[in-house]
Amino acid sequence: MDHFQSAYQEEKERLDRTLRDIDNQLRALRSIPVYTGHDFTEQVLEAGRESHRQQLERSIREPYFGRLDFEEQGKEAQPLYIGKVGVGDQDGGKPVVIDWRAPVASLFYSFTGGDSAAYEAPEGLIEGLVYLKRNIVIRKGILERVVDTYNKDSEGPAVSDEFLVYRLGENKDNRLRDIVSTIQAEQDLIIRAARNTALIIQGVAGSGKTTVALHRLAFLLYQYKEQIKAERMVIFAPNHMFIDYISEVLPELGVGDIQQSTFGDWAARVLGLDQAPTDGPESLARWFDGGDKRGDASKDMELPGRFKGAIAFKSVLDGYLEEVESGCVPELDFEPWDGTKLSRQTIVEWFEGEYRHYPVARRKERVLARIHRWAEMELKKSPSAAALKERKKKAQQREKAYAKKWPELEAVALYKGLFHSVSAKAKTSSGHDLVFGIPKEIVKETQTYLKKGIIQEEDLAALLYLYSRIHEIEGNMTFDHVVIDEAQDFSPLQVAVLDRFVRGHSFSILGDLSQGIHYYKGVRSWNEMQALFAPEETAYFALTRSYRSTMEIIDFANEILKRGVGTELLAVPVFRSGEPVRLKPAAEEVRLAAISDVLKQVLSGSHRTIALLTRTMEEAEQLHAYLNEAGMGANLIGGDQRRYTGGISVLPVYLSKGLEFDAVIVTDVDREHYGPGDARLLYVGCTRALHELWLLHGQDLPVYVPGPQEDTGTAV
Ligand SMILES: Nc1ncnc2c1ncn2[C@@H]1O[C@H](COP(=O)(O)OP(=O)(O)OP(=O)(O)O)[C@@H](O)[C@H]1O
Repeated sequence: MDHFQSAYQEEKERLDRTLRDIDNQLRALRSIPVYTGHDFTEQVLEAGRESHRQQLERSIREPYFGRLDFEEQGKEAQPLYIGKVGVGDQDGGKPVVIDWRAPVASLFYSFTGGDSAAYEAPEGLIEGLVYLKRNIVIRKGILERVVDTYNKDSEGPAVSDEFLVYRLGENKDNRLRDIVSTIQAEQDLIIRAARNTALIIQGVAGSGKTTVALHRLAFLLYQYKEQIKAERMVIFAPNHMFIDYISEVLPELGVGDIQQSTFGDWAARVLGLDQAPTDGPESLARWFDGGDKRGDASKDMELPGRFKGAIAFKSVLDGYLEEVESGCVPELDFEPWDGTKLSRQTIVEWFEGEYRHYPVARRKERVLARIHRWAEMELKKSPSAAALKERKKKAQQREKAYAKKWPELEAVALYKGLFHSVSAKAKTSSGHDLVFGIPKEIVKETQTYLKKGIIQEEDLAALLYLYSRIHEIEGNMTFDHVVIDEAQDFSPLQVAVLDRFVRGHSFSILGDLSQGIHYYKGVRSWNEMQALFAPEETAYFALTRSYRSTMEIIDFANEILKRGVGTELLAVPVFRSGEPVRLKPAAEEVRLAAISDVLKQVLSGSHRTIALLTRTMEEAEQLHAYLNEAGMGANLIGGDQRRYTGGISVLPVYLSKGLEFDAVIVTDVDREHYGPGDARLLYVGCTRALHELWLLHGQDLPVYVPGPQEDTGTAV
């Protein structure tokens, strides 16, 4: 028997034993009658049994995916089997399968060859030797594949990528998948990082940022089960379709209960707005469908989104709040009926004295309640029943009128107040660019919107900041951990505001500056985010390997970045080779027909998900109509899409962010469609492809697109 056969045989026997063991445990559990009574202790025990049953039922389909033979110093070597959930033996003693999140399992991921290995356990650093690292594929209880990634006794001592490459070569459906069997060492470090840290992760396209973030949630929940609740963790994603795309992997990882939201939806909930003013289809089209409407990226702080997201804007808001607070108590005594007065000075003493520690809205509430109590005491001194009645009526009216003289302490009202007062100042301050620290143009534009009752997405961070300063943030509004995906599109103020809602700065902030296509609002450097935290509260990681696309696709996309943006943040491919990138010339008049020809060719292969990426929404609609008429059923994806169903999708390139497809066809790659500022956009489009990438182009390729003759693995 050769090595592979004997390894297979060995694993087959071991699998049979494990399945028998799990089956016995399941039978034993099922034989206990389900408790449906009212005894609390019994109910808790029953819930425990139910969750154990569910875990075993999952385990019996795929009990483990890896094996690591480890010899702890001073002990005997033993094989450890690692699975998505841990399984103890029947007597609850030795583990049969170790949970992938357990400390010892970290060796399976962090070991990259060498003479010794170590992992961090609660009792300290454990050192030893690794003899074998083996990937095992089991589907529905059947052993399908055994691949040794490291074997101390064999010739080549380095850990091989063979199994990873096999996994990456698979086709994708419409869902993000878990990667527990092939987590890489650089990813594992992030997944297992300590809880109370704001992690900032710069990861190139396809480096697994989204995937890693979800695994990190699963790890945190396992490691800190006593302190963290799934319902108190949240993922902020750019849109609803993206949430749909990631949602299936969550229960698979055992974190089905976590919250998933867009920033806009969450903000609207906190602020009590009827609707979330997100980057809706119209505003996206405004930024992406035409060149000249997008503002000048070089005048950074004159872009409203950049200005309103900057930490400097927080100082403006603070200044305004101070003004409001100091003018809060109306400039008059309170007189509930003629002849009885509560002096303004006493009211100010209450407001600034005893209640000083409360947020201002609460202070107002408390002071008004106290004034009411004071009036009631005074009423008791009334000389007759008739006078009492008369005074009571008066007091009610005057209390109401007096309360109205206080400023309205709600976020939206205050924000309007700020722009109203600034805009009044703007009219009189000729020649100055800044009014109260705000650029004049921004004052004008915002005031116009606010007058119409429109709150824009870029206003939300400021509104939430005001909210968090004037109200108490109650326990049920706080988060145990916050994930921000596509964080390059977030502003520093958004993160600073979120920090007020998060316990212990527990953040995973992930993004890619090279994909910063919302430059009118996002960050330009991660320093902007890091500066929000004390050095000991934050950590920075960079992921440079890209797992999604073939080498040919990554080399091609890198070239676009190099020429168009001049960035250093280039992806390093995993050694997985595929088809060359194809550039196909197609004149404007025949482009639709050419696209459908290419699509037919791609469809003849084995791919399951295919995307056609147009430059604008309008072009996506045209192409979609054309394809449907030609009998090729495709899904059109628009900005307000809630579901992603896979198959053939037609969408504008800016909506493809975060998604991936087996094959991608980018249409209209010419200078007219992709101007000098669009290299990042095209980069995003190209890096959505796993296996196959096509570009259809007109006469003039954008300057940053390597031509067909150049050596980046492209073909005509
Ligand atoms: N360790 C891994 N093993 C197997 N597949 C992996 C691994 N890491 C990432 N992948 C795969 O690479 C692809 C990209 O992952 P993901 O979407 O999480 O990356 P990303 O960094 O968020 O990408 P982008 O920024 O381009 O949207 C996914 O198909 C994911 O399953």
